[in-house]
Amino acid sequence: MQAEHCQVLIAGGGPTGMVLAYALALQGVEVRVLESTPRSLEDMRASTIHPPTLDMLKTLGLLDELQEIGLKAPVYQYHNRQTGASYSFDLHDIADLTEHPYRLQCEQFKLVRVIVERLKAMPNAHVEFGTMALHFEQDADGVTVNAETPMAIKTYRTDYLIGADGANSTVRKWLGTEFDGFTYPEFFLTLSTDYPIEAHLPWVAGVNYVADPPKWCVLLRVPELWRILVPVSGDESDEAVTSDARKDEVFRQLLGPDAPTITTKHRTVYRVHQRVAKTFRDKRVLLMGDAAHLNNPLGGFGMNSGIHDAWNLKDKLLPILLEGANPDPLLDRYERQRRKVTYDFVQAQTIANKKALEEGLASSSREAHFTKLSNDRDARRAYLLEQSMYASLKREAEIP
Ligand SMILES: O=C(O)CCc1cccc(O)c1
Repeated sequence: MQAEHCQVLIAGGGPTGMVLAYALALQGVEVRVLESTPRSLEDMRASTIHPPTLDMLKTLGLLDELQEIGLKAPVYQYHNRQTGASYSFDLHDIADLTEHPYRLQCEQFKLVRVIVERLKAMPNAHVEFGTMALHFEQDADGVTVNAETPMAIKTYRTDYLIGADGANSTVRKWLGTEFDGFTYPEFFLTLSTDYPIEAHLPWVAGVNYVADPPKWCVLLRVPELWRILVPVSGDESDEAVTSDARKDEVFRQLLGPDAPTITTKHRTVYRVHQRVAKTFRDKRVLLMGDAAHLNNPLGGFGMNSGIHDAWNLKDKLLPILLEGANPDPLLDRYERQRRKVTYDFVQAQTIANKKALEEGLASSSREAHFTKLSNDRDARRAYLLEQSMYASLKREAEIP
């Protein structure tokens, strides 16, 4: 039987893979997405869409629908639980530089579902759930991909294979590229609740980084829920970390010793890595998103940087596929640009964000830094451009 052919086959149907699929499909490219899970799962992963990513989603015609289901969060703040000091940053301070001076809080599975519905209506796009890319072989003319479904092994033929298959990427493993970096010894616990936490915390904003040395937490509003992130010891069992006793301890840390008993909707514990693949490209096979790089979630850069990979890659693939442009210079530039930005910006910034919370705002240099940002408009705007990820895209465009 002849293998089914498409121009671009994307292994992995998370937000990164889906954004690339939709961006290419809108231009008439034949795309196929293989996603191993049986449907898009309602999980507690990334939930922040930064302003430049909103610009991209607007170009794709997705923004109005997302704004209906997401929550606008223009303000984020750093709060010191020990002194009560808060430092607020409002994205309206860069409103002259962006159409979207806010983070849109919208869980990644909702973005994925919106795109899947659009792709289903397009004759040149196919999304296959319950199908996992297992192995590939490339030659001068294309890539042959073998995938596993619950019933069979299927074979596909494609001009380009994109590994957007997450942290444990099978595509990356077959490429044999190193995944350099490190894994933090502690685990991260996330809880979510529909309890009105804001009633207890008069200082709270939509996004809150709370330092309480040696502890810290992040408190984030998403539609109908608060999400709380805390570090936990990597030596404890998952059962201990997700127990009621630990949950009550987290809320006591946040709300004080008289905290009521709060019920949670989700409890998830996960390992956190800072890693970057040594190469993002091997001829006709390219990596993006978590398959190419991992970082801690502080600042909400993971999903956004994956979507920025997708945006960059679609700009390289379209002239190749539609106009017959020479692939090598374009695809090598994708790797150069996105790897450099990943190291210099996403890795550096997320490592710094975690350190800042661990050290606490009470550290004199941190306090002085936030005071300067509060009083100096230019410094504050530069900081907001970094944290909103516009600075990383500006840097990317400068890389030849
Ligand atoms: O910094 C951010 O925007 C996200 C931090 C966060 C908060 C709650 C849960 C989670 O997984 C990450």
